[in-house]
Amino acid sequence: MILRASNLSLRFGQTIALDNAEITIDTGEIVAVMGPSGSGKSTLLHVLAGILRPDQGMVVVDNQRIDNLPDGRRSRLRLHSFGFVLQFGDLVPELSLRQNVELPLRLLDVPRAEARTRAAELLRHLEVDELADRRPGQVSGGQAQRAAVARALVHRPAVVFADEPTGALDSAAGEVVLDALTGLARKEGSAVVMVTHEARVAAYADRTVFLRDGRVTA
Ligand SMILES: Nc1ncnc2c1ncn2[C@@H]1O[C@H](COP(=O)(O)OP(=O)(O)OP(=O)(O)O)[C@@H](O)[C@H]1O
Repeated sequence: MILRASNLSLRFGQTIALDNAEITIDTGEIVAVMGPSGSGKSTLLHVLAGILRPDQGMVVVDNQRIDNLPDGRRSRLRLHSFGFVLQFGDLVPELSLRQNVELPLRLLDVPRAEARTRAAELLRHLEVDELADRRPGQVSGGQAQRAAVARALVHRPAVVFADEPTGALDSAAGEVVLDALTGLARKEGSAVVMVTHEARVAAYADRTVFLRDGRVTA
């Protein structure tokens, strides 16, 4: 088991976003999180990823409790152990696709030549190597999202968190991105926690959990 969260509760003012939510993720497992709008999906993802602190409950990643770590150590753990794919626009617009994919490795102090080789390998695997010197604004949404997948997995994170990773794409481009995300995660042994409201996206997962009013119902 790579991640275990129990008794998670979080309020925003009067709104109960999470209400005793629980989830466990096995090493390398791909899990879809579904539920109605406002059910707490994004909030759960942010708490599991150590971006938001829960009011109650705990999050354990790789046998280490992360919800009560000081901010600096949580940031470091996020950089080292997690990757992120958001709906769109989370690549750095001023950097080329190649530089975006190298970025996590450079932040982790991987030597430049090694970072370059590893980034090139993933860009080639995801068939965007010919676009590697373009900036995100100079490629299609689907191509940018494939580079985002490469960036999320380049440092072989324990868990990749994806929030509506195909929400901004048409269905054909979305399928290419989902094949890329789930295929590469399986190859690298990373777990994936993927928020979606589309059953078609959840079909790529090993398992689906449903949220309702901030509780995991199945
Ligand atoms: N920063 C915030 N401040 C106040 N309320 C918030 C905040 N973030 C989320 N909420 C509220 O918490 C609840 C859960 O929101 P969340 O974004 O997790 O739902 P969701 O299931 O991801 O929704 P959607 O499918 O529409 O993206 C909602 O009622 C939302 O309005």
